[in-house]
Amino acid sequence: MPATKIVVNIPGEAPYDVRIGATVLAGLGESVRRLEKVGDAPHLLVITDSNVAPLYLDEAKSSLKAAGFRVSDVVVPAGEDSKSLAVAGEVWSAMAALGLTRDCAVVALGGGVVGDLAGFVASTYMRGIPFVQVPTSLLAMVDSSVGGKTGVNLPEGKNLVGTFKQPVYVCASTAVLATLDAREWACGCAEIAKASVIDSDEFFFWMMDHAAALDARDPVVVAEAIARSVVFKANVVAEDKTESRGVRECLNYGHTLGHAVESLAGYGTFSHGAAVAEGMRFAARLGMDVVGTSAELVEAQDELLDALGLPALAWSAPADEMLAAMKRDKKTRAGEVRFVLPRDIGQWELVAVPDDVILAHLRRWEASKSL
Ligand SMILES: NC(=O)c1ccc[n+]([C@@H]2O[C@H](COP(=O)([O-])OP(=O)(O)OC[C@H]3O[C@@H](n4cnc5c(N)ncnc54)[C@H](O)[C@@H]3O)[C@@H](O)[C@H]2O)c1
Ligand SMILES: O=C(O)C(=O)C[C@@H](O)[C@H](O)[C@H](O)COP(=O)(O)O
Ligand SMILES: [Zn+2]
Repeated sequence: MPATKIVVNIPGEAPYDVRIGATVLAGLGESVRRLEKVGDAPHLLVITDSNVAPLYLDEAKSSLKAAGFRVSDVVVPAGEDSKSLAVAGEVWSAMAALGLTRDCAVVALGGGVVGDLAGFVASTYMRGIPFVQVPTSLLAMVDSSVGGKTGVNLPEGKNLVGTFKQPVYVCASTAVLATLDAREWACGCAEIAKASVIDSDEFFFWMMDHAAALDARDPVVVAEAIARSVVFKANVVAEDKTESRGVRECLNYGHTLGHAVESLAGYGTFSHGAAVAEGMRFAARLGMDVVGTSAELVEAQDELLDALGLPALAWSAPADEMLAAMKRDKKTRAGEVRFVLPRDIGQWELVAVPDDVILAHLRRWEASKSL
């Protein structure tokens, strides 16, 4: 299968390519060498994690070195806990100790945790140096490597500290997905399902038709799912780069409850995608009361999530604690939690929902877990 190239063209930013294919990692060095801003960098820093390093760090570094770059690496512990200010501090110090200057660049080799962390340190070190995304998880390929949200978590909530910084290139090697386990596969599928509900009937029904093939990792279907998700996300971000025009919030469907689940259960207890899928189930049910979401949508979405290995979670926290965690969501304004709610497939609204309505749904949600 030939590689696919998608150009992400965001007003006010340099356009960048997303290359998707089985052999693109071998060409990483040459691709980076051809980049206007980074091609002459005297030193590259690859940031990766302890699971990905033994699998793909050598291949990535060899390709970069063969293209003439001096390359160093930093390996952080695998897992959501590495998306922290403490780990960012260690990486900043390593960058300074290596003598990285403003003409150097960062390469993020890993899942969304590495991508968000590496993007954050790249955007803040010396007030910003360029970075390349080499996503290795399905989630990172379909969502986090594109669009420029970077950041770390605080104990109080997910992604509460971060920046917007677009990568200069995204190299998505579908070959590396072979080593991803079932939990992480399903995690990536959740963000594709999210995109499909928000985007259109066409994407959603394509997902319904291809859920089994995606779950079975059919290479043609996987490549198409990644490309569809990237095109969808790139178009949204092009309209609203900094989430300030009431458009980009749609990418947060399922995340209001999802982020509260992740922080209250303890980071890493559930994958990000599993928490988002739970949040989509919750938001669609809330939508029935608030924006007239149909029972058919709720059922079809449940069916899709089930088929993708994303069952409802057997976990809950007290409704008042969930509401308090949700209030720290970035969509909150004047103390009101705003939810992305699907009126229909492809039609969504960002709605400030009164606390008593949220609490009533959270109590129902909590009770459903003890049945
Ligand atoms: N910036 C954004 O727009 C955005 C979008 C979606 C999610 N996110 C963030 O991304 C994070 C979740 O990303 P994730 O699901 O990739 O988690 P992750 O980065 O923790 O990766 C999941 C696990 O898979 C391992 N792994 C990654 N690639 C592998 C491979 N090819 N083979 C074997 N193991 C591999 C990792 O080491 C880790 O253990 C969350 O922090 C979430 O908030 C950010
Ligand atoms: O890119 C975006 O915009 C998204 O919201 C994508 C989400 O899937 C992602 O999880 C993002 O990190 C959430 O951002 P946040 O601003 O709610 O922290
Ligand atoms: Zn997400």
